[in-house]
Amino acid sequence: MESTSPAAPSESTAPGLRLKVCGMKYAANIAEVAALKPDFMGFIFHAGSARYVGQELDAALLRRLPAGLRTVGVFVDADTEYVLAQVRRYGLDLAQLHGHEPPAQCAALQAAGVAVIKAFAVGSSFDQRALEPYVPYCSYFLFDTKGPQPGGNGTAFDWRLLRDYHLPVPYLLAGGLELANAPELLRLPLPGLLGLDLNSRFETAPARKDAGQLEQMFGLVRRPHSAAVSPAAR
Ligand SMILES: O=C(O)c1ccccc1N[C@@H]1O[C@H](COP(=O)(O)O)[C@@H](O)[C@H]1O
Repeated sequence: MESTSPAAPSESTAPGLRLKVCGMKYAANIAEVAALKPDFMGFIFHAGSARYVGQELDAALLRRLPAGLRTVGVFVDADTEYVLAQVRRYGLDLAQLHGHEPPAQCAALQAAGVAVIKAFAVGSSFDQRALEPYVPYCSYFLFDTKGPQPGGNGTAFDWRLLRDYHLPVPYLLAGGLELANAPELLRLPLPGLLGLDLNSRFETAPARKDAGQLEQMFGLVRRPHSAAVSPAAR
């Protein structure tokens, strides 16, 4: 588990946007993607997802991943006890709450020593005042596209809705991110943007990531000029 105090934008040790690869499951694929050195790797603990880890996730492998790679359990309206049990079993660094979890659940997890990423579904508008009660209890926010599934819909929202973001919690951007829309995204000044969450658009099948495509995306995001994308965040 990592520190649960809200992450200050200045905590970054490397320039550029952080990268999270989500929806991992299979050992060989985990090793292949870990070799690309993402900042976060996510695992879906929601039984309704095509990426649900089920019984196949290797807890010993997760514990052997490099210390700089932070593991994230993704939950949808799960009980706090269930989240804590998975954090302990797999040695997860953070819990991503991707449903309608209230601030009190984020507070309970934080009090138990678990750093929280609270995800919010964005539709055609964005009201950041609704997020204020979560601020004290979350290390990061995550903005994903509203869709039929709680996550992993593979569709992007209008990122310009985040242009006036001013809360003190840095956020990960998610939802249909892919090689084709990355150049447009990287040109936008988005205050508070910590990094990008890559998922279904980088798959050959559910929970099987295409390391070649991810490598291209990492190259785009991590090349020197992209460090200027959102100076306020980092
Ligand atoms: O990926 C899933 O199946 C999933 C299921 C339930 C909750 C969250 C899930 N994934 C998260 O969805 C976003 C966006 O993914 P995509 O790029 O649109 O496929 C991402 O944050 C994943 O962590």
